[in-house]
Amino acid sequence: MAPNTKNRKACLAMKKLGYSEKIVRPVLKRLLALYENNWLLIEENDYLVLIEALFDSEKEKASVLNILNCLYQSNELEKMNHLSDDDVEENEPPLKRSKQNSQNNQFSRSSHSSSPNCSKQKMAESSYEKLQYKNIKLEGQNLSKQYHGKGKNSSSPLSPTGNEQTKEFELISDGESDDYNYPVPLACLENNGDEYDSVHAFSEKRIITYERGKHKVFSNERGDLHDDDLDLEANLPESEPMSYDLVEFGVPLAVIPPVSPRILCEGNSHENDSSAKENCSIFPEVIDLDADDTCTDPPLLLENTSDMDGNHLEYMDYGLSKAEKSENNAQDSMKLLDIASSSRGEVGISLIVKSSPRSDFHVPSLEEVLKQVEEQCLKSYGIIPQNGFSLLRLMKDMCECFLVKSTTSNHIDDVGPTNVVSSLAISNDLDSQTVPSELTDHQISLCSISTVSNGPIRFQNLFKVSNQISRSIRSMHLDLSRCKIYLNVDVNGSNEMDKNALELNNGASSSRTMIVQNQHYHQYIEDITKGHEAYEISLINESNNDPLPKFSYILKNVNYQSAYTRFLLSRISEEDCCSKCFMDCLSAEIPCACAGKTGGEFAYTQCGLLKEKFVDDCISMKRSGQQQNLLYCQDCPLEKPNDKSLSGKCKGHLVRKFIKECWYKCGCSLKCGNRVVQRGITVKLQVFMTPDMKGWGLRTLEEIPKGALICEYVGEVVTVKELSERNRQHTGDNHTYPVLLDAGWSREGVVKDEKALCIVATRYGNVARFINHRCSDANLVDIPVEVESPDHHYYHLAFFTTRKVNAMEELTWDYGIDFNNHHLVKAFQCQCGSEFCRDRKSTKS
Ligand SMILES: C[S@@+](CC[C@H](N)C(=O)[O-])C[C@H]1O[C@@H](n2cnc3c(N)ncnc32)[C@H](O)[C@@H]1O
Repeated sequence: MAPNTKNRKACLAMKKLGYSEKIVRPVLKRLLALYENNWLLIEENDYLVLIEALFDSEKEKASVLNILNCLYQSNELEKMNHLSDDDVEENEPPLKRSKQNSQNNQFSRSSHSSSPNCSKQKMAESSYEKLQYKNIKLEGQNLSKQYHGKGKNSSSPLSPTGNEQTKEFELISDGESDDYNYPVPLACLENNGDEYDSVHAFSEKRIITYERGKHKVFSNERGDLHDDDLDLEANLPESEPMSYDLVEFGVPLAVIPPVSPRILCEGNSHENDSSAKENCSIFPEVIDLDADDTCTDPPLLLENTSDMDGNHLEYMDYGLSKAEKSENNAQDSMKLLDIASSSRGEVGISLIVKSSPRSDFHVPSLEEVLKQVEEQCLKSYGIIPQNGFSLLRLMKDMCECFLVKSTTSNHIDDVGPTNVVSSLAISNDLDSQTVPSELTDHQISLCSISTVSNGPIRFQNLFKVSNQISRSIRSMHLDLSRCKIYLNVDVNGSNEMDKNALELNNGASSSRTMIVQNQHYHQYIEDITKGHEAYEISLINESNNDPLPKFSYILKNVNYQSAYTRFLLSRISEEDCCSKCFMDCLSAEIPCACAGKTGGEFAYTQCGLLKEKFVDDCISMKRSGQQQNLLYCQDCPLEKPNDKSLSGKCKGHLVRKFIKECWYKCGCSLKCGNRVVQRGITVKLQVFMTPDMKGWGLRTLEEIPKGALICEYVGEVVTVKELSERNRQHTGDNHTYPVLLDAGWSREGVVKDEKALCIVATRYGNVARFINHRCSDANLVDIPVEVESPDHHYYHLAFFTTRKVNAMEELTWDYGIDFNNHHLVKAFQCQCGSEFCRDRKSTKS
C-alpha cells in the first residue's frame, strides 16, 4: 500500500474516534518522523500509538486553552468570541471532550471562587463547560445503548454473570461518571459492525477491547469496569484442545504492545539468524505482512566526511520523507539531526543548531545544557521523573539502538571476546583522573565542536562508540552508563580539551562494575518484555542449556475463570477514596484519604522511595511474622483444598501493612500521593540462570537505593480451588510458586476456597516470576498495595528494596515458606544460602 493510502486509512480510522483530519495530520506527520516512516509501528494495535499521540497533543492543547483563557482579559483574543460551537467541536474530539469536561468542572469550581473579577474568563469557562456537558450527556447515552446491545447479544462464555455486568455498568455510567470523572471509554464501543480483530487500547480512557475467537472483552486499565476479565481457557472454542502452547501464544487482555518489539536472540550459532529466532520462538516476532507498504526509501546520503581519526563516516538523514525534506530544505539548508557510522563501526550523532551570529557566544557547560534540556523535556512531554529519564540515557539508547540496527549481519566474529573485554575494561577506568590526550577506540566520547564566525553558529555533538561494541553488541551486555564522556571543544580551530568529564549515570561512581559478560553463553534475549516495560529486561544463561522459560509477558493481572476481582465503585466509601485528588498529593498540606491507610502519612518520600521507617516496619513484621504476627481463621481454605477430609485447621496468616494507592476514583495515577503500583521498571534488570540450582533468577544491573519499587508480582489470578485443581492435573511446572492473597481473612471471616485468591505467574506473568526466595534477609520485601479493592480479598503485591542493592546482585524475597509445613504447593529444597535459612534439610546438606 502506498504511503498516501496509509495516510488516508489512518485518518479514516481516527475519524471514527472523532478526530478530524485536521487534527490527525500533523500528529501523524510527527509520528512518521519519529518512527522513521515505519507504518507497521503506527498501524499496530489499531493505531494505538497514534491514538496516544493524539491524546497527548490534546493535552497540550488543553493547557494552551487555559493560557488563552487568561489572556482573554487583555482583549487579545476578543475575536475568539465569534467562534461558533461548531468550530470548536470540529477541533475537539469527543473522547477528549468528555475527559476535559470532567477536569474542567473540577478546575472551574475553584477558579470561580479564586478569581471573582475575571468575568471574561468566567464566561469563557462556563461556555466551555456547557459545551463539554452537552457532549458528555450525548456520549453517555450512546455508550449505554451500545453496551446494552452488546450485553444482550453476547453469548460469550466469558460472561458468566452477564446481568451483573450490565448492572455494574449502568451504575457507573449513569450516576458516577459525572461525579467522579470516570473516564468511560466511549468511542471504542462504536464498532459500526466491524469486528475488532486485535487489542484496542486507549491510554487515557483506559479501555482495552480484545477479541479472541468470537468474544469481545471490555475492560479499562484498572480492570474494574465492565464485562469480562480474561477467561483464558473458557474463551477457547470448545473444539480446540486446551494446550499450554495455545495459552502461550495467546495475547492476554491488557497486553498492549506499544511498539513492535525487536528481539535479539542468540542461538548457539551466530551465523544462523533463523536458528537464533527458533530459540526464542515463545516470543514470536511481529511479522510485517505489509512489508511492501512500508516506506522503503533508502536513507539519504547527505555528506561524506571523516571522523577525528580520518576514518570515513557516512552521514544519514533520518525521519523525514523526501517531500518533507525538500520543504525543510527550502527554509533551512542545514539538517537538524544526523547519525553517522564509520566503516569501523563508530557512531556519531550530530546535532546542528542554527542561530544568528552573536558576539557573546561561549561554549556552555555540558551539565548545564543537559539539565536544562531534561527539565524542558519533563515539562513538554509529561515524562515522569521517577522513571529515570535522562538525556544522556536517551542518547546512549539511541547509540545502542543504532548499533544494534546496523549490526544484524554476521560480523560478530570480527572481534574476539577477549579483545572486547580488555578494551572495555580500559574505557571503564573511572579512577583515572587524567583526561586522555586523544580519543581512542575504546572511549565513548561526546564532542562539542563549535565554530564562531559571522555566519550562523554551528554546534555539533558527536557521540563516538567503539567499533568493538558495534560488532559484538548482540553477544554481550554493555552498560554504557558506566563510562565517562569527555567534552571536547574546538572553538575557532583551537582544540582545547574541556576538563568537564561526565559520567553517564550521575553520581554512581561508587559502582564501577563494568558489566561485560563473556560470549560463551547459551542463550541471550535482549528484552523479554518485548518493549512492554519502560526498560528492556534481558535474559542470559551462562551456566547450562536449560530451556527458555515458557510464559507470556503481561503487565497486569489477568483473571482466570472464577477469580472475581471486580469491585463496584459504590462499595468504596468516601473516606476511603480521594475523588477530588488531581494534583500532586505529596506536596499538599493535608494528606489525602489514601494516607489514612499508612497512619495519616504517605508511605512515600517526595522522590518516590518508600519511607525508611515504613520499609523497616514491613520487614520486621514479616520477619517476626513467622512467630508473632499470625492470625488464625476458623475454616482455612488453604488447608483443605486437596483433601476435603483434612481438618482445615488454620496454620495462621501473616498480618500485613498495606499501602493504599490513590487513583481508583480520581484516576490521577502517578501524580497523586501514594504512587500507583507502577508497571514500568525504573532500573535495568536481567534474568539470569543462577549457578546454584534455583533455576532462573533476577538481578539488577544497576545500584538501587533502599525503598525503591522494583515491580509488582503480576500473573493470573486464580481461586485456591482452581489452583489445587491445576496442581492435581499438571506436574510439569517445576519452577513455580503461587502467591496467596490472604490478608483479608482476619477482617472478613471465612473466605471459601472458591473465593480465596492466588496469583500464579507460571503461564502469564511479568518479571517478578523470576524472583527467587531467600529466607529472612532477602533484599526485597513484598508489600500489599490496595488499589481498587475496598477489602483485602484482592490486592496487588509490590516489591521494594529492603536496603541498598548493588549492581549485579540477585534480587530475592522471602516467600514466607514454612519448609516443614507447606500449604498449597510442595516447598522446594531451599538453596538460598542465607545464614538464617529455615530449610533445615538443605542447610545440613
Ligand atoms: C517464582 S519462581 C522463581 C523463578 C524460578 N527460579 C525459575 O526458574 O523460573 C519459584 C521457583 O524457583 C525455585 N526457587 C526459588 N527460590 C529458591 C531457593 N531459595 N532455593 C531453591 N529453589 C528456589 C523453586 O523451584 C520455586 O518453585
